[in-house]
Amino acid sequence: MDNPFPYRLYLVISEENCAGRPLVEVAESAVRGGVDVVQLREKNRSTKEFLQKANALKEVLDSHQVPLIINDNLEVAKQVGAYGMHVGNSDLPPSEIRKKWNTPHCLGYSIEYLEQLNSPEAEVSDYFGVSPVFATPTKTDTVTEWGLEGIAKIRSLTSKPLVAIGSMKKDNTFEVIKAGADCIAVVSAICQAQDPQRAAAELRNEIERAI
Ligand SMILES: Cc1ncc(COP(=O)(O)OP(=O)(O)O)c(N)n1
Ligand SMILES: Cc1ncsc1CCOP(=O)(O)O
Ligand SMILES: [Mg+2]
Repeated sequence: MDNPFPYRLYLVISEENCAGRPLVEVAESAVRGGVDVVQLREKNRSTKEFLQKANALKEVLDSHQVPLIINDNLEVAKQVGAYGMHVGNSDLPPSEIRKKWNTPHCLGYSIEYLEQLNSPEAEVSDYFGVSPVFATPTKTDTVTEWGLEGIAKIRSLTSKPLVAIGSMKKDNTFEVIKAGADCIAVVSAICQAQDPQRAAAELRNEIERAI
């Protein structure tokens, strides 16, 4: 796979974060605003429910040629024919996913400790989630709040694409990209916005201004 992660604005979405609106509508608005990759992250659903949502989301994303990444669940990723998966330290390791999912797929891996960068799991991953850059109520079971210094440190240790996640918003996007991130991943800044298309467009403008 040639450069499997050339993306800049990454929506991480679940129904429960969409303020009562249908997930697929929020995702499509966000794509119209400039999101170029989407991760479906359903933490409290059965595989069957997760798969139903993934199928509905994939249909819409396909019509915009936007790739779908599945959080944590290899079965769902395989069955929906996802572009890739994102996993962290408590999940099926990337090396196991590579063995169980044959054709090349894009794999993202969360970095919570610097030591992970030298691991076999990092070696087989296509991009790293710098997780979290700033503390966030959306995910509280985190280890290191990396901050701008953390992004710069990780940037100095790897050439793989870095995805900044955790309280990313319009006001901090410029400095986070300047610190060394390649891509911004957001939940609340788009899913909770009154106008997800506009919120995505504003984030995208900040990214373009910084690169
Ligand atoms: C782009 C991106 N980066 C980091 C994460 C966090 O993944 P993980 O550590 O596995 O935590 P959960 O999302 O599974 O709660 C992510 N999902 N996406
Ligand atoms: C899934 C995830 N992984 C690290 S922080 C986070 C949540 C980011 O949510 P928000 O953009 O609302 O801060
Ligand atoms: Mg996970």
